[in-house]
Amino acid sequence: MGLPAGAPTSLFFEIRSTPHSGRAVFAAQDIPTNTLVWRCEDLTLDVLLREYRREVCGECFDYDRGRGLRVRDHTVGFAFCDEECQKKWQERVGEIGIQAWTAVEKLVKGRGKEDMDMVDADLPRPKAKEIEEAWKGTAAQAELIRTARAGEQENSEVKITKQHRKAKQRAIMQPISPDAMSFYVTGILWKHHNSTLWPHVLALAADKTPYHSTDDLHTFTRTYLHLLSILPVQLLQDCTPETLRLFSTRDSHNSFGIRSLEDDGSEFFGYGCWPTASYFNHSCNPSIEKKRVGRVWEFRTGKDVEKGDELCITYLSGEERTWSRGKRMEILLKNWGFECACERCEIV
Ligand SMILES: C[S@@+](CC[C@H](N)C(=O)[O-])C[C@H]1O[C@@H](n2cnc3c(N)ncnc32)[C@H](O)[C@@H]1O
Repeated sequence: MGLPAGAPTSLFFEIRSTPHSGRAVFAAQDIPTNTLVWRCEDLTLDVLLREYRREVCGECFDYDRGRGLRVRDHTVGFAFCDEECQKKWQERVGEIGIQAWTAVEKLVKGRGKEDMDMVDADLPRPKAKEIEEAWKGTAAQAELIRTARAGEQENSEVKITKQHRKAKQRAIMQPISPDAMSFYVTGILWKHHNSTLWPHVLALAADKTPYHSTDDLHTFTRTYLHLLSILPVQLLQDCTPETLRLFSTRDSHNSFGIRSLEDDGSEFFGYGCWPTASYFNHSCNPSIEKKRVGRVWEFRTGKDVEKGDELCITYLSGEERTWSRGKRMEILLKNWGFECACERCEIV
């Protein structure tokens, strides 16, 4: 197998295909316990849930048991541990990013509380045809909004009419979802600043039906039209159904939760996708322990590993790890879409 774009490389392991669980990481040598085998800094898409924005640093995700952070930037809607984190964030997102987050914050603040964010209910997931139609349904309005945005630019020769302005206004008036907006904005900005690394995201395993429900799907299509109406025009070339749909198909089964570090991860702040971390399969008896240090994940052996062994992490939370095989299978299928083929589950 040729190595997928952006797959991790190390003397400790290699990436190979498996018969039942896609690509996986295998030890290329004997590795003693507690060895750091991988460190990944390649955060691409992430969501820091809006309800945690005052308590969790927008740069390093530091959290101090719910205490409000010292540095708050009301214009962009993020808080930081200190000026250094704020500066790092500003440098990373760039001037265009500051403009984008300012536009999002202005829209969200102007709307008061509209709790449109994702609900984890057991509803049927939209199938490919429904997804296709929902996105197709945005095309005519999107076209009008793009023209409206082009016409608004200084010295533009594009003629805009009432119809264009109305299409934009109608989009803005639709219910908003701040967390879906954040998800897309981090992805669009990441792609804008790292276009050569885009194949790394494309190479990830795709979930063709990533939306949790019909409402969830429509939240994302509405959010597309919101962003088309408010983002700086330089970002609109990456604000397309094609790109936004790819964010969801790649994020779905490849994201890690961003949780508090000190209390066994009981606070869930959001989630993010680190492509090089996405090659580790799950095992209910994992050999690798992962730990978040700021924006970085570290992967260490949790036991001695022999050359040729698969290096797996667990996708289960603390309590779930103690569940019976049947219950573990059920939750992995629901949240990750696979029937667990790990050695602990195979031996019944
Ligand atoms: C984060 S990706 C891991 C890398 C993936 N195997 C690949 O080829 O890119 C998660 C996906 O890998 C597969 N997978 C991971 N652990 C598995 C397991 N224990 N049994 C079966 N499939 C598994 C599932 O398809 C899951 O949705």
